[in-house]
Amino acid sequence: MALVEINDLTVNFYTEEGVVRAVDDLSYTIERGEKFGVVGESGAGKSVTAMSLMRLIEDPGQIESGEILFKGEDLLEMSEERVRSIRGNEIAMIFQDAQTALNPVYTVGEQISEVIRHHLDYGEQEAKERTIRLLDEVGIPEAEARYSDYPHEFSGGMQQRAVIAMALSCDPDLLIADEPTTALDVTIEAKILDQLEDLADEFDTSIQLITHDLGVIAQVCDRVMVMYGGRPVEKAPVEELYYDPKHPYSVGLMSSIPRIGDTRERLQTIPGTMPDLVDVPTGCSFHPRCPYAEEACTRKDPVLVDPETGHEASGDPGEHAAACLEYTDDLTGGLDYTVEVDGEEPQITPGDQRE
Ligand SMILES: Nc1ncnc2c1ncn2[C@@H]1O[C@H](COP(=O)(O)OP(=O)(O)OP(=O)(O)O)[C@@H](O)[C@H]1O
Repeated sequence: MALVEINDLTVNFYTEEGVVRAVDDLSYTIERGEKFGVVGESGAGKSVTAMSLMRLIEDPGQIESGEILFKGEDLLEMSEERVRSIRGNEIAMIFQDAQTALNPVYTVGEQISEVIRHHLDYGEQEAKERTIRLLDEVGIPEAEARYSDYPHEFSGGMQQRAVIAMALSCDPDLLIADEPTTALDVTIEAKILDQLEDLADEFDTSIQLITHDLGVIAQVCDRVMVMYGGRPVEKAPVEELYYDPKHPYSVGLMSSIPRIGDTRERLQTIPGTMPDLVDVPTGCSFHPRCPYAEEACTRKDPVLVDPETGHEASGDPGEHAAACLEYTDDLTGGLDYTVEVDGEEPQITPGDQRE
């Protein structure tokens, strides 16, 4: 049994402008111990997906339909009390902004100890010892002395490490990390991601890592789901997506990963913006921005298929699935891009830019 199995999840927000379909008939699984990445630009529905999984969608949002199975039990059917005991205990969450997770009036150590005492029923001394060990493990030097520091005495990177320690303190089965390192500089980001990965392995914790940066996913995750307009457009093992992306949107995201030694002044980004989810384009919702779009793309709604066979696929572990009409033989011109691997870094060149 998968740790998490989401089936046909649809989430709407009822706004003055109309009904925003933030998540549209979404399905995916996360296995035990797996590091699962969710990537897409702002507005793709990544955070709403995560909040649904914690059952934290609030007015004007509503989970319309679907199942969220956690260890086989549907979270959407559980009592509020049961969900509350799962949150923070079996499923923990960390956000981009460490400051919102840390209370400024208590010391960092006290806050983590309190979580441990509350969830694991530890005594005061035991909880303190576990906290110091955790602070040490997430890379906080002189953890014992720093136990009594207040959050403002920590740097941004240290605060985020403390938040990771707090999230892992109860040994959760699943850690949802929403842009956990976006606010940090790149060298600190890389170190913290490394530690997150090591700790997840050590604690045997699954991760759902949400980011707009495929480079971050490539560093940490085993498998990835690319989201666009509230839907998955590609699901694949990370290596396959990185070296052999199949959906034009994934190709666009790949081209906008910052590379060391990149001399371009600005990152190449995908022209255009995410559609207004009140009024999603017909056919493939990416077609207005897709360099390969044809007439069929304005009409036909692509489903996830195995790009090799064109047969419907879920993109569950071991499968590669992409939702593009190219793979159901509906395109005449095809997708024209090449991926070249230079060292470890794949470089993507659209057909019209090749020399
Ligand atoms: N409280 C809300 N009220 C109205 N619409 C909302 C609300 N929360 C989210 N949405 C809408 O849901 C859609 C998906 O948002 P979501 O935050 O999941 O995107 P995201 O991919 O996580 O982007 P970001 O990286 O900016 O967080 C967006 O169109 C957003 O406007």
